Amino acid sequence: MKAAIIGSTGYGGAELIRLIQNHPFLEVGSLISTSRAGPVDKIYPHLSHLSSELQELDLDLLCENNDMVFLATPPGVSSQWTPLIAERGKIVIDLSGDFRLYPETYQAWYDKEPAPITWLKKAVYGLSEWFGRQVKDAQIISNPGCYPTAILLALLPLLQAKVLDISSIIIDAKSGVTGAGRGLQQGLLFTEVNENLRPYKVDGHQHIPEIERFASQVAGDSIYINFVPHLVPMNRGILVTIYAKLVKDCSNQVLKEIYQTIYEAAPFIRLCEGRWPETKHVQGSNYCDIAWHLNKRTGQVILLSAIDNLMKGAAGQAVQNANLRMGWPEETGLTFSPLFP
Ligand SMILES: NC(=O)C1=CN([C@@H]2O[C@H](COP(=O)(O)OP(=O)(O)OC[C@H]3O[C@@H](n4cnc5c(N)ncnc54)[C@H](OP(=O)(O)O)[C@@H]3O)[C@@H](O)[C@H]2O)C=CC1
Ligand SMILES: CC(=O)N[C@@H](CCC(=O)OP(=O)(O)O)C(=O)O
Repeated sequence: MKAAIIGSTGYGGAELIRLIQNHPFLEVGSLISTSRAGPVDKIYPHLSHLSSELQELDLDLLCENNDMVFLATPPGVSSQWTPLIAERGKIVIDLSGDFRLYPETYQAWYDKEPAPITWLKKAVYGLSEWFGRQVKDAQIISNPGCYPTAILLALLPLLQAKVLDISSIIIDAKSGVTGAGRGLQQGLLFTEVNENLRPYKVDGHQHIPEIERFASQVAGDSIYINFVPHLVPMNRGILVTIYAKLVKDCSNQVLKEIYQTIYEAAPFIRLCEGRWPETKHVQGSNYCDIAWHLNKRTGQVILLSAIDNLMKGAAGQAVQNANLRMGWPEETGLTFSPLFP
């Protein structure tokens, strides 16, 4: 099955090429670029063993030559292209934020024109472990954001079990620099990032409404969170620490049973016992490592979660969703171990 990538010259696109090229049922189809032409190894020498050429976006040709289309494009692009591709009967997997929110919320947080409502309604939120069943029938799969993936996978089990005081949720998150994409920005220069730890978007990050939307859906109640992301001097990885009060007197064993029951059949969730999640332990892989700690002195629970932002946080989860959509085993093409050290 041929898969095209729009935005193939970005970090998410490059990771998709790597995964699709190793997938037994997917084949690298059209690699679309709006700014470059020629062999893909001109911009990505590490892909010099591939013979693929970058192509301009020609919608008819794209849909003629491919069965599935991944969009790894900046906000505001997929909202325009996805309806045109989907109406030609192709499956679309969108890595951007364009199909994750209600239109008015998207407009408010992304300051862009939302996708047409009829198409927004058709999109399924692809947090694979939670909405995999809906993904099976979806024509548009809206891949979650990197922070929401790490946060929701740790938080949702306890929200569903109704053991948290939902007004008390505080989320501290750290991301590697690839999370910001490949575009040039002064604040992402080596000299500005190296030996530095920087909070950003403290007054409002665009992933807040996404986290709140799906946390509220699972909790069955309106949830508002405190969320502060930080940029750390590493290439890949997200580490999230969540603090919340418990409403029920839960033992460590009860928390363990909640996570074990929910993630029993989830091949990419690794529940950590006797260790805490680290970005190094998931690097280059589709795993999400999750741990919890009950602080009996304060009655609070501390949740920890680590992912690779380009894998489970983007391209890896997108391929996991492609697998779910096609009815292939969820872990097809994704079973390799993390890169270590
Ligand atoms: N990086 C990450 O960890 C994650 C990223 N995401 C989301 O995935 C998407 C891609 O991210 P990432 O790969 O990091 O971003 P990059 O900035 O690295 O790449 C984006 C690519 O989009 C292409 N592009 C730019 N403008 C347009 C346009 N108008 N039409 C079509 N293509 C365009 C560019 O390629 P060209 O100029 O060749 O067309 C560019 O290479 C973003 O929406 C991002 O927010 C989601 C989760 C995690
Ligand atoms: C480190 C870093 O800058 N990360 C980006 C991740 C953005 C992203 O993935 O954008 P979507 O809104 O399309 O999901 C950020 O925090 O904005």
